Amino acid sequence: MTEQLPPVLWMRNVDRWYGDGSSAVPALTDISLDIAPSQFTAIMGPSGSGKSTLLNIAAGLDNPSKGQVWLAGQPFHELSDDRRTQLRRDHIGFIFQAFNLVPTLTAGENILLPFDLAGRTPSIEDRERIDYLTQVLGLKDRITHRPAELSGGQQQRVAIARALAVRPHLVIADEPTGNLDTRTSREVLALLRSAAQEYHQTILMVTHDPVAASYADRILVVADGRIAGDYPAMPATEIARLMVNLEVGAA
Ligand SMILES: Nc1ncnc2c1ncn2[C@@H]1O[C@H](COP(=O)(O)OP(=O)(O)OP(=O)(O)O)[C@@H](O)[C@H]1O
Repeated sequence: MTEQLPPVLWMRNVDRWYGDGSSAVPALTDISLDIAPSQFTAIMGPSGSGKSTLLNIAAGLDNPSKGQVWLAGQPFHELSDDRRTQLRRDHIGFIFQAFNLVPTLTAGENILLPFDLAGRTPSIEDRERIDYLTQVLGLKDRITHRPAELSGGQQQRVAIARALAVRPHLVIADEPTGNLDTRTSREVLALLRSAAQEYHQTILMVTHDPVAASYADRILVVADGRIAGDYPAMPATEIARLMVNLEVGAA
């Protein structure tokens, strides 16, 4: 019998609406979700369907209007801001479009920042992992540069190295390959997949790209703020067909 590990992320009957009364806009409606350890999940859906809202709530960056969100067995929805920040710091690595790199730090210092924040000195194994990541991500000769001296794609790669170096339980990625060329995109997606398979990290990734989603072992489709589909791994061509059908159905 396979052991059932408790979910890393657990959401129950989550609603999120903006505004009040008759002018309230529902962004998410009745979302219930279990994300298992080591699972690589892609979240897809049309523009405005609620993907970013879902990611922000999963990361404890936003509050549900109703319902429960548990991360690593802790009730995110009930915690103080300080406890949430600590929970995020201990468990989540972020790869967001806005990169959130510290402008005064070099690329190398930005990658080491999560260790500093956790008050942890990188071990030999951590150093080897950072070396490997900077090598694969083509950052070796950019390590002493500050973000302003890097291209958008290079900044994104620094953010990816930073999120993976400390090996957080959960990696939350919003269009992680959005600024990257095809070859680098494939490298990043392979890195995410190996983070799940070899390092047992859990990956939650929003993407519009069927090729990116084909690296995942679960595909969640969000439409009109609801989970409209929950699928196992699929080839990119099938995912593309699914998305076209969804958009045609909604038109
Ligand atoms: N701060 C806000 N105030 C009011 N409405 C908002 C706000 N943020 C999001 N919304 C609305 O919530 C819905 C979901 O938005 P969300 O950004 O989650 O969609 P998305 O699927 O990530 O879109 P995209 O793929 O275009 O990034 C949209 O109708 C959006 O207009």
